[in-house]
Amino acid sequence: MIGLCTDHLGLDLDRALGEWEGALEAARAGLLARKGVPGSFLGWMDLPEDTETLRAVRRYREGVDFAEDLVHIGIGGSSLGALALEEALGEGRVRVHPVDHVEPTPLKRLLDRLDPRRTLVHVVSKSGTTLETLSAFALFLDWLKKGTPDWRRHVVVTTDPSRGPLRRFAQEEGLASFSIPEEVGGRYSVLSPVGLLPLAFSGADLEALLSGARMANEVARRPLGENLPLKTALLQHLAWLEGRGITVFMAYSARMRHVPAWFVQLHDESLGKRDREGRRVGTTALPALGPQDQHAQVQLFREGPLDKLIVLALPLQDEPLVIPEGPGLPGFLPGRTFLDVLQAEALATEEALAQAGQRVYTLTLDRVDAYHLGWLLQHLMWQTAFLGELWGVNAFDQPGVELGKRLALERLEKDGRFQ
Ligand SMILES: O=P(O)(O)OC[C@H]1O[C@](O)(CO)[C@@H](O)[C@@H]1O
Repeated sequence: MIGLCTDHLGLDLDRALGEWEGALEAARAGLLARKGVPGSFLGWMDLPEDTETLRAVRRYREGVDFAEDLVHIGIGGSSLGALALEEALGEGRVRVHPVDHVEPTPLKRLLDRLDPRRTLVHVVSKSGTTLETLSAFALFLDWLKKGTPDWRRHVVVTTDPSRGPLRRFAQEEGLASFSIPEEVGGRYSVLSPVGLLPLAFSGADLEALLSGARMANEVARRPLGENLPLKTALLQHLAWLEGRGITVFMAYSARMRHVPAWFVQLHDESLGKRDREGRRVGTTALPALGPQDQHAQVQLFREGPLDKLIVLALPLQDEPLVIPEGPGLPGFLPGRTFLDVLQAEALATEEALAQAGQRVYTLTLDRVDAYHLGWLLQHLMWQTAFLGELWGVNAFDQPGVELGKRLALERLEKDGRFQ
């Protein structure tokens, strides 16, 4: 299960829940009342139930026998979740290479390393118009066409069900394709084929992933006292009211190393915007990794500004890997497990940060596996959606990114080079 530990929070959560009950219930009711209303972008709630798409992804995977490498081209919501899950759950049956950039040298190096006859290119874009994605796709398409006569079998497209240039291209060329449902926005799409397809190739347990997410859906509908996302949304909300403008997501798991980056997009792009009265709202999500950031960011977290809510994500079980005798190791360490060390460090960090005056709580996962990651990611989507209601913003649009996109295109139309 996923648990919440507030031992060092420094405030009485039960009491706070009592005080905020009305606002939290209104947030949930307001959100759920829009379910099914076109344009409300709540389709992510239904993705864990979509077993038909799961079957289609599996069928497709079984039909592709040549793939030793999969290039996943996409950016933002079309990449971060897939990458986070692949890092945590992928078994490496097919090697997955994320391409979420337009930097020439790594693009060239990747092309030089791969064999087009053994490569599947998965291009992902909800809009089908994203500059970085389409540029990289053009490059890989050209490479496939030169390197393999049946290039069409080597491309799979995931995009809007009916609109956009990528959908048109897939139809015109008769390419294999999957849909990101119309009512699912990019950063809420990880449990659609955006994340499922690469994981099917690398060999993760997709059924367990969706089953964990279904548990998150169930918990989100429970009464307040048992409702994890309403509780964590409240903790985020209270920190914001206290003037804590930064919310750190610190995963104590190397396998979960890319989950904080996925959370950053989810939180920042959903919640950093103008509210209905035109006020600027939002907190800044900051990614962190334990224990590595104990040797980097924790100094700042302890002695820098008291402007943070710090959330640790900690696995409770793992392989019983024991520390052997070794040169220079203190006598109490050999015989303890690596998990002992990881947990001792996380709990010590939690306590040290609380003593410094930061707000801190821990999300515990029984294990880092498909079930718990499905639950965690879907939980964080619920938390974000509830916060959107509490802060009076639309958590499902991103008007603030449009100007930069337009200016980049205008520059490219003229020249584009830095002068
Ligand atoms: O899936 P698309 O349409 O290529 O968009 C990629 C990303 O770009 C944004 O639209 C803006 O950054 C994100 O919301 C989205 O995840």
